[in-house]
Amino acid sequence: MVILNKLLAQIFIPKFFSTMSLESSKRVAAYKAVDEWVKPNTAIGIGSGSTVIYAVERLKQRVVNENIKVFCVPTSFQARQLIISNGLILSDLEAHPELDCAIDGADEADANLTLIKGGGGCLLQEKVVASCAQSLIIVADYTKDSTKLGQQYRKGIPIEVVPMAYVPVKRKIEGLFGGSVNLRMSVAKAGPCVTDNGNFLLDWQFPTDADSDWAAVNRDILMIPGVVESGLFVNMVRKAYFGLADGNVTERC
Ligand SMILES: O=C(CO)[C@H](O)[C@H](O)COP(=O)(O)O
Repeated sequence: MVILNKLLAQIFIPKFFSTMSLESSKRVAAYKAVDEWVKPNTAIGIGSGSTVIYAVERLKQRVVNENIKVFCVPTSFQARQLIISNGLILSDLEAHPELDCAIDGADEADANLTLIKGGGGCLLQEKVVASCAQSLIIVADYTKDSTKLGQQYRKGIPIEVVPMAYVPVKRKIEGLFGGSVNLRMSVAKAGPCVTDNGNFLLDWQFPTDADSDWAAVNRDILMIPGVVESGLFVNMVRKAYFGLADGNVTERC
């Protein structure tokens, strides 16, 4: 019994602390970004994912403590719910087509701050909102900070497609660039994952030896009929904050 307890402790205690430090690294990055970039009486984009939850937490604290007004434009159903449940002002691109900044997460960033986004399936609205922002600010934990894409994030580059085109798009991407393309399946429902926009998602596992010109790859992918948007964000980021396990934050621009 004692041996079993020790064994269980050896397995679960390190896992518990690494999960805690990952969460706290997300929080420090998000808090710093919100403190440095959100100005009173502006409209901002609210990204999607688990790190953005901490950004919204900090935003709410600032709105209450400083009694400021910030109009929040969501990038997904999740972001919309976050804004509403935190009592923030919900807006949209009709009312606010120009945003001061957008604060969003990322699945991976390379040395040039080219991003893979869309791990949570929200890339289309994220890219539209980011394109309307003067500054796209990325908040992430240290596991997203890479030199090359694919170094740490192994699920591939998400690509949103019109449902009827998913097979031809898959074949064209594999033919043009190599690697393999998979239709993303739902976890809690039988069948494919359907985006907030009613589309399907492909995940392209690109050849890792490729020294890629991601701007060109992104342009070529977007030219394929049926592709709605890609999860490659090239030359869009103003600044990225990567939280570290020790509570510090690495900043890159
Ligand atoms: O692109 C995204 C959702 O489509 C997210 O920003 C990305 O997946 C990062 O999420 P997290 O903060 O949970 O790591």
